[in-house]
Amino acid sequence: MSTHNADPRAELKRQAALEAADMVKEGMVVGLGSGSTSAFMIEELGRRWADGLRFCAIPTSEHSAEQARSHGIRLVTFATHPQIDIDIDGADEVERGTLNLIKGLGGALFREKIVAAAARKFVVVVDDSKIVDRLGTRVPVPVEVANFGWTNTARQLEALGARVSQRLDRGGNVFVTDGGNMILDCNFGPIADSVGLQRQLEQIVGVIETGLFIGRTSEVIVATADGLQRLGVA
Ligand SMILES: O=C[C@H](O)[C@H](O)[C@H](O)COP(=O)(O)O
Repeated sequence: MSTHNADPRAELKRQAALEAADMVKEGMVVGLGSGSTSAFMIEELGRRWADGLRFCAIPTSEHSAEQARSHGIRLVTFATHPQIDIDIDGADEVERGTLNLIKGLGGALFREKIVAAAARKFVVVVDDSKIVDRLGTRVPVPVEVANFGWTNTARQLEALGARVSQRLDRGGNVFVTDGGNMILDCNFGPIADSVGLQRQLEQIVGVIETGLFIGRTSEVIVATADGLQRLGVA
């Protein structure tokens, strides 16, 4: 059965994901990202598992864990596998040149950052619509915050210049992360100094983690209508 997608954007995501899945080798510890692009990668790894490739994986969300389990992929934890050989994940924005990222529009940013931080190689898979000159151009910075006192946390985020909205789920209820927290989407507009902003955000009591991924990317696989490109840090 052909898995070619009618949706051209989804097809590009699938191509980037397949290219990255090729980097998973026998015996590796693999970080499984979250989101629609990562889902293509997990599906492909499931296919390779069925063909006999053996590796183990740490998922970045309950959703990815469930998908991996459905293929029989062996899931492990940091307790037994503290270091990940390769983590493959999507992104919402990739900054040209620095390869810094915004992640978390799907709500998985906290676990995603823990997994990326434990990885020897962090490979990002995107279609070319995600590449920007400045982070914050197309999407807000998702910030995971503690439920307790969140309105005060939101005020401090506003004081840094953000337009803040509390994330809701499709049913209009407050979105709850896998960790039981909420997400405040912070629109700063194009961010001139993402390193400085991350530092300021980390200092706010109540902020658990942000969707700014600074200096973590090893490589980006970008799918374009003209084929695949691989970007390394400039
Ligand atoms: O929380 C979600 C993750 O950071 C995703 O990796 C990110 O939102 C990209 O998702 P997608 O591949 O669906 O565009």
